[in-house]
Amino acid sequence: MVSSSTDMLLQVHSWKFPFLCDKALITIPPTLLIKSPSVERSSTRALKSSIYSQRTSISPITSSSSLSTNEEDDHIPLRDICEGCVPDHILRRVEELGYLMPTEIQRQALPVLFSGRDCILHAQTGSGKTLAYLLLIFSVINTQRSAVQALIVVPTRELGMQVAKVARMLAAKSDQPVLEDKSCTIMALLDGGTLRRQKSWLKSEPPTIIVATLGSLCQMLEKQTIKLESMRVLVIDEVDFMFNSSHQVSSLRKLLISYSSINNRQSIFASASIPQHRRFLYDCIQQKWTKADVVHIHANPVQPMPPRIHHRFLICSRSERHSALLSLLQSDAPQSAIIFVNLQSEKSKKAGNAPSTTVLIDALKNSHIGGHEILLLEEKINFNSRAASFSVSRGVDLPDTTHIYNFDLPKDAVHYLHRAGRTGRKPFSESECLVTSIITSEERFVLQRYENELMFHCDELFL
Ligand SMILES: Nc1ncnc2c1ncn2[C@@H]1O[C@H](COP(=O)(O)OP(=O)(O)OP(=O)(O)O)[C@@H](O)[C@H]1O
Repeated sequence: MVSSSTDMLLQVHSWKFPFLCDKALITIPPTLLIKSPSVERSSTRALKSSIYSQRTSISPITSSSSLSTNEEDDHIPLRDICEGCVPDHILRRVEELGYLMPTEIQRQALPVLFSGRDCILHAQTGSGKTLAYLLLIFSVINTQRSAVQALIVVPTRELGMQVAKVARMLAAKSDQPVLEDKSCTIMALLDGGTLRRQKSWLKSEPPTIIVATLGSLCQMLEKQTIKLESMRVLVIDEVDFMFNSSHQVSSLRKLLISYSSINNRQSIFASASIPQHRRFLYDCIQQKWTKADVVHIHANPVQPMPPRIHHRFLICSRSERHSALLSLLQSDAPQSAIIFVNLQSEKSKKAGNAPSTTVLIDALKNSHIGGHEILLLEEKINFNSRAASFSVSRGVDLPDTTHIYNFDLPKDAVHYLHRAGRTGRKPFSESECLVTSIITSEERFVLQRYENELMFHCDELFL
């Protein structure tokens, strides 16, 4: 099955073998690889904040990689960190969803977030940044108030749907009764769909939390359908991408300096990659995007790549790549895999070549590992190619993905990091995940550069 719908991307959560490309998503259902044997509040807040400031001394601009130095802190459950700040019914949901111990970034960031300081959350892909900022949001919102109190800005529809889903899961009714008489409402205001329903919703009663892409948000702000004066928390997710996107940056800057006085608002930026983070921190303060005592929380700064991910490369000529990939799929028999394919170049299009994704799908269909259904996701509507290539390589959370294949080498180290980060997304799992790049001998030095930049090691693989 071949589809050009962006929504298909999210359907893969229930599929077993998703294959993603920079512009495409190919999904192979279980029949193919299942044979593999390898598949088997208030006063407490003030107290916490004062404990936090005694434990750590942070100068306004300085980043910190290990805010909490006490070894005992490693064993403090998530509930203990959040108790007194996050409402109990949300904490019950957190536990029901299986989040018992904090991840490293959560352990370091939550006390700072609960203390009211602006934060830059800088941590490995799949390290749980989303839950960290959502817990802060649930700690500050007042569901009795009818106003937008938190805004999460994301670069793409897919990421927005995912964040809104997690927020709704946390806000959903727990198995035990909740005393609150009004529940938290969460609106997803995302590009690529019609906003009619959201408009009438906004007119009747503002939601408590909005998850939005900038385009849709700006439309609503221009029409004055949304009011952000009561916003207590502003989150910008994948912040480096947002600032690098020329068509978004001016709206983003405007948003950061308008709507609700900065002193009443907590601003959070999150990403696994913040190139030149010291410069960014400086800009945050100079431009008044954050308060002057913003904290840069950098978890595992010497290991930007999650440690569970094992990296390999296979050298072959370009004409051998299809057979190399098929051999890899057969020998690895992945439980769930993603294949990244670069967008077709203009030159190749002009030469009348078929897109690489089409050629790859045909090769998979005709292979001895055939007999499977293949889903291709292409995003053509309302998205420029950069956004399209971004949307599958960043933010998407498919926790069961065990293998990543770079059919084409990504164009830089940051893209490598975010592609690799689509696997190894179960924080406390010990199972190893694999990223394999199929490269030509000329590309070896490019991969070596990524290894140096991201401080990881890649083993050569021979078929
Ligand atoms: N405390 C926790 N315990 C167990 N699992 C967790 C915990 N926190 C988050 N997770 C899970 O870890 C996975 C990754 O989390 P999340 O998507 O927040 O990562 P991220 O840091 O935002 O990644 P990226 O930078 O790639 O967007 C999710 O599947 C989430 O459910």
